[in-house]
Amino acid sequence: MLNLSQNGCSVWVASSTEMVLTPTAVALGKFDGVHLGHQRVIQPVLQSTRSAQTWGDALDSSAQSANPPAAPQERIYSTVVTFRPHPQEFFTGQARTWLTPLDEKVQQLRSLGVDQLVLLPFDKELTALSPEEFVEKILVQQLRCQRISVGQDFCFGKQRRGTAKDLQLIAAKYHIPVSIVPLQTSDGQFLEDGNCGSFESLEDAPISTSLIRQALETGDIKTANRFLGRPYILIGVVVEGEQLGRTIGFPTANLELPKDKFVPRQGVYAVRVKILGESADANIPLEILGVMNIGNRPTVNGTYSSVEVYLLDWSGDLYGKELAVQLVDFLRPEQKFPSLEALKAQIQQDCTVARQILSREN
Ligand SMILES: Cc1cc2nc3c(=O)[nH]c(=O)nc-3n(C[C@H](O)[C@H](O)[C@H](O)COP(=O)(O)O)c2cc1C
Ligand SMILES: Nc1ncnc2c1ncn2[C@@H]1O[C@H](COP(=O)(O)OP(=O)(O)O)[C@@H](O)[C@H]1O
Repeated sequence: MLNLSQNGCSVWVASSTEMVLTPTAVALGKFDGVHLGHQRVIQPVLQSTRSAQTWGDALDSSAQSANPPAAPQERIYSTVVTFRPHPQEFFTGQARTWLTPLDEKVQQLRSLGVDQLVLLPFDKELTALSPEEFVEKILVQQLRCQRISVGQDFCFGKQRRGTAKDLQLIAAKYHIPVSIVPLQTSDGQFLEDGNCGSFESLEDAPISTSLIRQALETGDIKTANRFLGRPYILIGVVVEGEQLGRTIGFPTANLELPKDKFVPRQGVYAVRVKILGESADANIPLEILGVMNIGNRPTVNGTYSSVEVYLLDWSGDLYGKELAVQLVDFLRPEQKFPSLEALKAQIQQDCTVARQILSREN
């Protein structure tokens, strides 16, 4: 899978090291969510057009020249290096969901200006590499790495033995400078000592993928969005449902999400919706306000969980279209109503509350 445009405005996705564009400036990590903390780790590698020689002041002149620097005019590709499958999936054998499945991650990286995403196959061979071998074989020989950036809690190599500091020491032997980016809280404080332990409040905790997942599991959308630095999004194609919605005056676009997408708490949400691929059409607003339900629809004895959106003040055909739904706030849990009339009255009420919230958030 790849999608690099010649003008550099897309992202090259390399699923093996043979496909990698080199030389590289590498941000290393799992980067699920591409949250504010991840963005800080990626930042130092974004000056991809600068040659390694302009980073000379960061290099240790006594180091061995085993990794020749890029030629002065050679382009250096800003590269995010991550692992597939997710290391946890590899060790547990359990399929895992992602805040940002691959396509969404590529979109997020593109919006940051990253040139390339490398998916290192996380397998027996990779997990057997010592920290020193990982640096030499993968970063130096295969990626021709000129610069590295990692978060303070980064661990690598066999049994996760290598720390960020170890990486710095090993990489110095090859003249590769390593930025170690301190963990960051959502209000922009840095945790210099790498303390990942217990915190009195979410404000004091470092931003992490697992905290964002926890927030989404409890319907705390505000916290999730603050940590992400943008709204959490569900992107899916509109498929047919039971065709009941239209009979109660609330037709709902049923979304088919990527199988590995992390789905937040069941219930009703205030959302903003984009119909993808249609922004050039002057008749279609860029952003439509809406209400979304995630759940089994107990009132109509639903047997599977669905994600469905009602667009406020809108009508038209959405089947087959791709929607991006931004979560703004959680309104209430899903309930079993005694009748369709009662459900209809409640959805009406949900629309009123959503309008109030969404107009405040403007
Ligand atoms: C804003 C909103 C809130 C909803 N809340 C509930 C609910 O609390 N309980 C429930 O059983 N179904 C709820 N639903 C789902 C409806 O049951 C569903 O939209 C209806 O059955 C139509 O389904 P269809 O799209 O398959 O035709 C809600 C739908 C929307 C749009
Ligand atoms: N305001 C709206 N919000 C969502 N979908 C709408 C709206 N107006 C029309 N539609 C269309 O109606 C369809 C949903 O109607 P519905 O009766 O709920 O059928 P289904 O069960 O197939 O989703 C949507 O997929 C879309 O094509």
